Amino acid sequence: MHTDLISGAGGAASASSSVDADLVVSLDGVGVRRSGTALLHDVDWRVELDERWVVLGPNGAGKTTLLNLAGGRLYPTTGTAHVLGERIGRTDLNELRTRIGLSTAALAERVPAEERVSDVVVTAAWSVVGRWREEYDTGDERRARALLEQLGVGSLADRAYGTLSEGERKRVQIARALMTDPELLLLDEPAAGLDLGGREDLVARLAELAQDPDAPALVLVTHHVEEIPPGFTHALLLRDGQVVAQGLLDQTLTADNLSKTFGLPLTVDRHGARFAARAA
Ligand SMILES: Nc1ncnc2c1ncn2[C@@H]1O[C@H](COP(=O)(O)OP(=O)(O)OP(=O)(O)O)[C@@H](O)[C@H]1O
Repeated sequence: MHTDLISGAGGAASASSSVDADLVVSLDGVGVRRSGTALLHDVDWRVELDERWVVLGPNGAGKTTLLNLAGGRLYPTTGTAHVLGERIGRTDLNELRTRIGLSTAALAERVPAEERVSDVVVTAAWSVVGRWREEYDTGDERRARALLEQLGVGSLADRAYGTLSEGERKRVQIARALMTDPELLLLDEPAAGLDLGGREDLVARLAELAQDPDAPALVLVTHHVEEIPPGFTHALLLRDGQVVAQGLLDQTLTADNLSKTFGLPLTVDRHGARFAARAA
């Protein structure tokens, strides 16, 4: 979770490439190295507009690194990365980030405890955390409150963020990630720390989002197949920074692939549109 992130000011002037407009993320032979270690190695990955991806893998597999790359927060060390048609390293990342909704633990930790919940959401329009001197119009305020309602936490809009439970915070973070009406929504372990009811509620809300044809392309990182919402279409399995398998969810989420990914014999069961895994 502690990869050095790049600031938005870097990069040359915006230069759109000739990449297919339907390709939201396009990675070719991407590697990320830090302190002599490969966090990601030779990753090829394509995400299209109407796809909903789940990224699975054990602790330290490189999932957050992959999400930070797709979120324009990180440069590849090797290979090429295009996000929303822009090449990372050759575009204004501040501009690109306004088109991407990103929810990670690292971003959540930067929210001041005293921040009003509706401000946590509305400040996404400015890619900042912590309301400062910015002026927001009433349209922004209305949208922030509507998103909080949609996520089931509308009644908390005027509370201080620091007073919320973990489950409530997760929903606020997703509302924030949706604030700019992004073309790509990246969620890093949104169900971590939730109780069973909270998890099931979140899975149902993400399933709704996944089935909405107007929703952005979705990428959800998780450790648990039980957290995959119905409506998700594709899976990418990572281990030690390398792709073990990727493709259509049904074809990729096999006992064999999952066992290789987590390094122990596993069985996978399907119950309707949900999955469950356990040691074989
Ligand atoms: N700046 C850095 N320097 C060296 N190693 C790093 C750096 N940032 C991350 N790593 C390492 O890279 C590996 C991948 O980290 P990453 O956070 O992407 O994994 P992850 O799959 O999201 O893990 P988790 O499920 O535990 O959150 C980890 O072993 C981590 O310790």
